[in-house]
Amino acid sequence: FTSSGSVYSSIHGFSQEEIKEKLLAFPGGSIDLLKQDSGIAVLTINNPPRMNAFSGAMMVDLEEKVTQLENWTDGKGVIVQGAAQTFCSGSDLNAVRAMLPLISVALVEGNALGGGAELTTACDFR
Ligand SMILES: CC[C@H](C(=O)O)C(=O)SCCNC(=O)CCNC(=O)[C@H](O)C(C)(C)COP(=O)(O)OP(=O)(O)OC[C@H]1O[C@@H](n2cnc3c(N)ncnc32)[C@H](O)[C@@H]1OP(=O)(O)O
Repeated sequence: FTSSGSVYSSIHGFSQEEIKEKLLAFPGGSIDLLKQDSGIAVLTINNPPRMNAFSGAMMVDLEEKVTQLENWTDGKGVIVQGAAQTFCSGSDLNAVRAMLPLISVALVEGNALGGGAELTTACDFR
């Protein structure tokens, strides 16, 4: 359930545009990008009514903002923050219920370090 829609595109054969269309069916919130003269940008996850959960539209927005950052030649760093004193409550559960093709669970016993830790976060539940 990523912004690039890789799960859907690789398994279900959807194009990027089809993924985008599906994600945009779940509106709400925004990803706000402020690029400062200092070269430091602030990316704000903004959906306070849902504790800054990621709607489908916000996933599309995030991909666009990340692309903007990648092309920002004066950029040195980015701070990621949540609006309204909370960071992020994950994916919007309404969108997850409607779109998740397969639920993945990381059953972690013992250490999960570096790429291992990243793998756990790529799963839906840990
Ligand atoms: C499939 C995995 C996926 C991924 O990895 O991509 C996920 O992320 S799944 C989502 C995982 N996140 C959660 O399960 C968090 C669920 N939310 C909570 O546990 C609580 O809401 C919490 C702890 C964030 C805040 O609790 P608090 O008591 O302070 O507030 P409320 O519970 O009353 O929440 C206010 C309001 O926000 C809505 N809300 C919160 N989180 C989500 C969410 N992830 N998706 C959709 N909506 C969310 C909550 O329903 C309340 O709405 P209201 O209309 O006022 O009832």
